[in-house]
Parts: sequence; structure tokens; C-alpha cells
Amino acid sequence: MTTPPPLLQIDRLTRQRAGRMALQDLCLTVDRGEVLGLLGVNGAGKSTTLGMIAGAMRPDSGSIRLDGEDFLERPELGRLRIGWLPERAPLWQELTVREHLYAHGRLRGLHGAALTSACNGMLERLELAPMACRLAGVLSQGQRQRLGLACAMLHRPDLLILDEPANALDPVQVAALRQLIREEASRGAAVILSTHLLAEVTTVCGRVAILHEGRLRHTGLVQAADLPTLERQFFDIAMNGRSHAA
Ligand SMILES: Nc1ncnc2c1ncn2[C@@H]1O[C@H](COP(=O)(O)OP(=O)(O)OP(=O)(O)O)[C@@H](O)[C@H]1O
Repeated sequence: MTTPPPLLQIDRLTRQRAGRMALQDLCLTVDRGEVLGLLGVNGAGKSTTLGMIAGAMRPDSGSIRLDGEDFLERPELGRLRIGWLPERAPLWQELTVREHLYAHGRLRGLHGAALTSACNGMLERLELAPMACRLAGVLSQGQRQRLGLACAMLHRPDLLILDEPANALDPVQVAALRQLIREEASRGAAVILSTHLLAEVTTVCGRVAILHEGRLRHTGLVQAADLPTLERQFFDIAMNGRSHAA
């Protein structure tokens, strides 16, 4: 029996930005039901990585496979199978919260009763129902972030990419976000979570990848009680560019 390919397989992904190497030779796999934490200091290459996986940016070289299929050859796969919350949720100021969800749902192939049910479900799940008729332009930062999350999760993507999703969320919403991530993983979605918060990684991630200066410096399993070890690894890499584990 042949083993199925991992949900996401990245091989030697490389990209320059503004004449500098933003990401070099990244190799990484992510499986269904897995939550991978992506760590790194400012400018380490996290958003560049996530933008390429989401299909918003093309690599200079390397490959990205989704369920074994060449994603760079078939970028339309991403629209249906990937949900992406970039660092700043891209919202139309003049559309309401509900209109955002409907627009995102239609773009991702939802129609009729399935679309209405998905939108209503997300309004409840992200506690957006009371502001469903408000324009995005008048939402608070945290509310905008929650709407961005709702848009990313609406179509039950196989791969959910979250770039610093806890930004601007209050502690209650951060706890709710962690629960949402766990729920997405338990239904079989793979989640990649970029964050600066090490506790975020030890709380919800099963595995961690640490980038530094565009290179992958460490990957490993995360245990719930592992915060001090992760802190040591992270600061070692950030300060010296090398890993304890390595
Ligand atoms: N719009 C851009 N134009 C040119 N270079 C960029 C742009 N955005 C990022 N870069 C460069 O690409 C490299 C990687 O940046 P990236 O934003 O991926 O890092 P990051 O780990 O997400 O950082 P942060 O934690 O600050 O969000 C950096 O050297 C950065 O200066």
C-alpha cells in the first residue's frame, strides 16, 4: 500500500525581496490535523513563506505541493482548499460584515443554502452576529481581525494559514481563537500559525518551525510543558543563528 502524500509539501522554496534573500531553500511538510507554529524574529521570513503557500506571491524557485499536486501550476486549488488570514485582514471598508462573508463564500464555490448556513455559522462562531450589518470601515481592530478569521475559515479549508492571528485580540478572544484552532485541527484541517508569542505555540501547536534570516533553523515537536525549552531554542537562534537542539 502506498502512503498518501502529506497535505502540504514544500521543497527548497526560495524568494528574494528587494534584492535580499527573504527565504532560502525552505523544506517543510504539514499533515492533516496538525497545527504547526512558525516562529521567527521580525524579518525572519514568516509572512513571505505564508504568502507563497497561500498563492499570493510566487517563489523564485522551489515547489509547493498540495495533496501531491503542484500548487504553483494550479493556483486555483488554493482558492478552494486554503484559507488565509494575512498579517492585516484585507477588508473592503464599504462592505458590511455579512457582505464580506457572502463575497468570500461565493469566491470559494459556496452557493444557496450552503452559503447562507456557512455565513450564519461563522457570524455565531466568531461572535460577529451583533455587528453583521456594520461596515468593515467602522470596526475596531479586534473586530476586523475576527472578520478576517471568519473569511479565512468560512469554506472549511483543508489548510488554514494564520499570520499572527492573535494581533489586536483581547484575552477573551485569544482564548476563543485557541479553541477555534483546536476545533479546525480536530475536523482534520492542517493549520499553520505564525506568531511572536511563544506561549501561543506551546498552547496550541503540535510542532514548531523556527525561521531565522530566511532559513529554517529548527523543527520539532512541542510538548505542553515545553515553554522554557522553546524559549531557550528561540533566543539561541535569534541571538546566534543556531539551535540548541541542532
Ligand atoms: N513588501 C516588501 N518589499 C520588500 N521586501 C520586503 C517586503 N516585505 C518584507 N520584505 C523583506 O523580506 C524579508 C522577510 O520579511 P517577512 O515579512 O517575511 O518577515 P516576517 O518574519 O514575517 O517578519 P515580521 O515578524 O516582522 O512580520 C525581510 O528582509 C523584509 O525586509
